[in-house]
Amino acid sequence: MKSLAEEKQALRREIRSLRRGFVMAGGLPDIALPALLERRIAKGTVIAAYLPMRFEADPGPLAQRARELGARIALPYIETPAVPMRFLEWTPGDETEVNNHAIRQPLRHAEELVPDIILTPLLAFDDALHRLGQGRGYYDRAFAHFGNALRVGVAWSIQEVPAVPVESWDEPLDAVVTERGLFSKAAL
Ligand SMILES: Nc1nc2c(c(=O)[nH]1)N(C=O)[C@@H](CNc1ccc(C(=O)N[C@@H](CCC(=O)O)C(=O)O)cc1)CN2
Ligand SMILES: Nc1ncnc2c1ncn2[C@@H]1O[C@H](COP(=O)(O)OP(=O)(O)OP(=O)(O)O)[C@@H](O)[C@H]1O
Repeated sequence: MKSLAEEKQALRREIRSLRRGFVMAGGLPDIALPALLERRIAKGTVIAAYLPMRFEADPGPLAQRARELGARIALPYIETPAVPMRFLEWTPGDETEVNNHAIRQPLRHAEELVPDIILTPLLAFDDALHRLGQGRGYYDRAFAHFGNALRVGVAWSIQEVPAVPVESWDEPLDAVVTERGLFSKAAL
C-alpha cells in the first residue's frame, strides 16, 4: 500500500509530464478573467498572482485585465522555506530578483499587501476543488493566514484528476480557472 505522501509524489510526476506535453503541443489560448470573478474586482482590490514557472498556466493576462479594473497586483515573496510566504506589490515592469526556487519575485522593500483574491498555481485539482501543489505547503499556510481571501486555482484543464489525495491541512479552493473557463461549487 502506498502512503499518501508517495501517492502525491507519483501524481505530481505524472501531471508534470502530462502538462509539458499539453503546452509543447501549442495553440493554447490565454486564460481570461471570468465574468464571475470580474464582479469581485473594484478599485483597490488586491490580487495575488504569480510569475509562471515552465509549463504552468499564466495568470498574467487575467491579472492585467484586473489591473484595468483598478486592482493592485501582488506576487509571492519567499525569504527562506521556514518563513511564511508574503505577498508584495508588483506592477509589470518593476524590477525582480530570483528566489531559491528560481522564481522571480518583487524586491524585498516592495509594499506588503493583504490579498483579497489569491490566484494559486497548482499541479492537480479535482471537482471537489481540492488542490495538489508542489509539496512545500507555501500556499496551504498562506490560505490559513489569509483566511478571508478568495482562493482561485489557475491551471490547464488537463490538470483535473478524479480525486486529489487530501490531508488534514488541505483546504479546498473556492474556484479554478482554466483555458476552458471557471469551475466553482458555490456562488462566488
Ligand atoms: N510560479 C510559481 N510561483 C510560486 C509557486 C509555484 O508553485 N509556482 N509556489 C508554490 O508553492 C511557491 C514557490 N514554491 C515552490 C516549491 C517547490 C518547487 C519545486 O519543487 N520545483 C521543482 C521543479 C518543478 C518543475 O520543473 O516543474 C523542483 O525544484 O524540483 C518550486 C516552487 C511560490 N511561488
Ligand atoms: N496551515 C499550515 N501550517 C503549517 N504547515 C502547513 C500548513 N499546511 C500545510 N503545511 C505543511 O506543508 C507541507 C506540504 O503540504 P502539501 O504536500 O499538502 O503541499 P501542497 O499543497 O501540495 O504544496 P504547496 O502549497 O507548496 O503548493 C506539509 O508538510 C505540511 O505539514
